[in-house]
Parts: sequence; structure tokens; C-alpha cells
Amino acid sequence: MGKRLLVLHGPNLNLLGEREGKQGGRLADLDAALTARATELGLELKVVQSNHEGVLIDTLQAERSRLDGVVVSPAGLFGSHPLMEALELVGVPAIEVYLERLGERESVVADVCAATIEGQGFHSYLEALERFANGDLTGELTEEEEDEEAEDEDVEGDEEAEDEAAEDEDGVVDAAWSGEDDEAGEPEGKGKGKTLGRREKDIPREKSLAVRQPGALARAADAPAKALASSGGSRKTLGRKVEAPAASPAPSKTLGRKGKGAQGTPAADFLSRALVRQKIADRLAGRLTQAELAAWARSKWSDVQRGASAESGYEDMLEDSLLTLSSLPASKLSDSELVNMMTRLDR
Ligand SMILES: O=C1C[C@@](O)(C(=O)O)C[C@@H](O)[C@@H]1O
Repeated sequence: MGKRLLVLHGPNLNLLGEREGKQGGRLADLDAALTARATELGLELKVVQSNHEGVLIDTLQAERSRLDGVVVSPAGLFGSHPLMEALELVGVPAIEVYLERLGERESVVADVCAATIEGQGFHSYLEALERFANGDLTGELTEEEEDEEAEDEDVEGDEEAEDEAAEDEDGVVDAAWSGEDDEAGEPEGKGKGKTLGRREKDIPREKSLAVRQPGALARAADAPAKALASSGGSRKTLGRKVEAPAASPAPSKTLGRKGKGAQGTPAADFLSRALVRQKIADRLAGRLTQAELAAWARSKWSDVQRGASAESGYEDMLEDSLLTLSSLPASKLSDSELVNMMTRLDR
């Protein structure tokens, strides 16, 4: 059984892409891309969107006993203390994602998440899935350490499968994960008997993956460092902003239209895998139309023919990708084909 992840989409993400009036880049496209990637990675997903903080929290609590991880996209609830507390209480490793950059907005939810991935459109979520799959939640492990994590999880996964076989007898787990209308708010006591508010040492290793959930005390100590890492320099104390970031861009109020922040943004004039991935992510998030992406790819391809340099060792891969993307309006690549291309460009 693969790892089970809960993807929580926060308020207004049900309207993703609609405000722009463009085709594509909607929540259904995002969910399709997530499902496709999860299948490739051997992950099991449950995806819930709600405009209500309480429903997100109820879902977390109801699902907690069967989760290996949470991908939380708080959207406007980035400052939610109740959501942060729920994540901490359920003690399941979580990664926080945003389509756009947070900019000056201070996430409280970040305090209990292993990582925040922002500003990469759909790719923010896809990156989170990949991190859960390889066990490197912070994206900081070396390849060797990643392999060790994966090996450990294989062994522990076998043991867990035996436990689950017994639990599945009542049908609760399977029904909840295959049913479309699984209601939030399942009564307590149906799960595996894990307790809320578990301390770090009680979290089974396979649940903790590469990173432990910080407890309340650890959070106070860790928060400034993590806040610095994820917000580009601003400091915070448990979600309260102390000092505005010096050179942070203005907060973005739009859905899926910007997201081109400095952190991790590839240089636009140098052809790299990161740049092509970014353009595909822009397309998937509705920031670029098919025609715009194709025009961009054609012009980059022409630049390369005229001798412009490209990321060393990946010239052929980049040229092939540009050629494929150039004919986008004619060939109409599906979202999952675009996601696959991003994945190839990530290797
Ligand atoms: O809907 C959105 C997009 C967003 O959720 C993001 O992921 O970047 C951030 C929210 O503030 C905004 O309302």
C-alpha cells in the first residue's frame, strides 16, 4: 500500500482559473494533474476543497488515523491558528503549498509544516507529492540519504501492511478512501486509536519520514529560522509579524496569475530545465495560454538555433521539449502530459 496523503485546498481555490477567464488551470485540472502524478509515484490521495476552516479541520481530524502526510494549501487561511493547531494535534507530517508567492504574508500554518513550497503554480503541489514519495520533506537530503529513507520505508511499509490487513476487515479504511462522498466529521474511535496531541517521540517512524512535526515548544524555537528560510528574510513569532521584510514583493491578491517571485525563479534569458518547468507550471496554472506557451517555446527554440546557450548537458532534452511545446495549439498536450514533461525536466 502506498503512502496515503490528504490534499487540503483552502477557501476560494474552487474558483481557481475562473477569475482569469482563460481555459485550463482550474481546480479540476490541478486535481487531475495531482492524481496522475500520485499514481505514478504510488501514492494514494484524498483531495478535499472547502471554503470553511472548520470543514478543513474536521476532515483532518476524521482522516488522521489513516494518513501518512498532508499537503495543505491554506490559501487565505495562511494566518489560521485553528488550522495550525489541528495540524499540530494530528501529528501527521505536512507540507504547505501556495501557487503564488506569499510575499509579505506571514503564514502561521508554516510553523507546523516541514516545508513551504510557494510560487510555482501547480508545480508547488507536485513538488510536495514528490517529497512525500521520496521521504525528503524539506528537499534538503542528499541522494544517498533519500535512498536510505526509501529503504527504511519499504521495510516499515511491509510491517504496516500486515497491521492494515487486520484493520481493513471493518471496511472503514477502504470505504473512506475509495468513496467520493466521504463526509468530514467521522466520529472518533473509528480510526487506529492514535491519540491527538501525541508527542514527537510517539510518532511512528514511517509517519515522521525525514522530518518530525515540531511540538509547541519546538515550534517556538524553530519558527524564526524556518520563517527566515521560507519568507526570504522576514522574522516572525508564532505568526505575528515583528518586522516587515526589506525587499519583499507586494502581496499578490490574484489567483494563479503571478507567482514569479525571486525565490527559485529561473533566469528568463538563460534556457534551463527550471525555466521550461516554470513556463509549463505557468500554463498549468492558467497564467499562460497554450498559444502563449507555444510562442515562447518557438522563440526560445529559434534563439538556440542561433547559438544561444542552454543548460549544459541538457541541450538535447531542452530542444526536444521546446519543439514539442511549440506545436502545442496543434497537438493540444493534456495537463498530465505537461506534468510528465515537467517531471522529465526535473531529472
Ligand atoms: O486563491 C488564492 C491563491 C493562493 O491560495 C495561492 O495558493 O497562492 C493564495 C490565496 O491568498 C489566494 O486567495
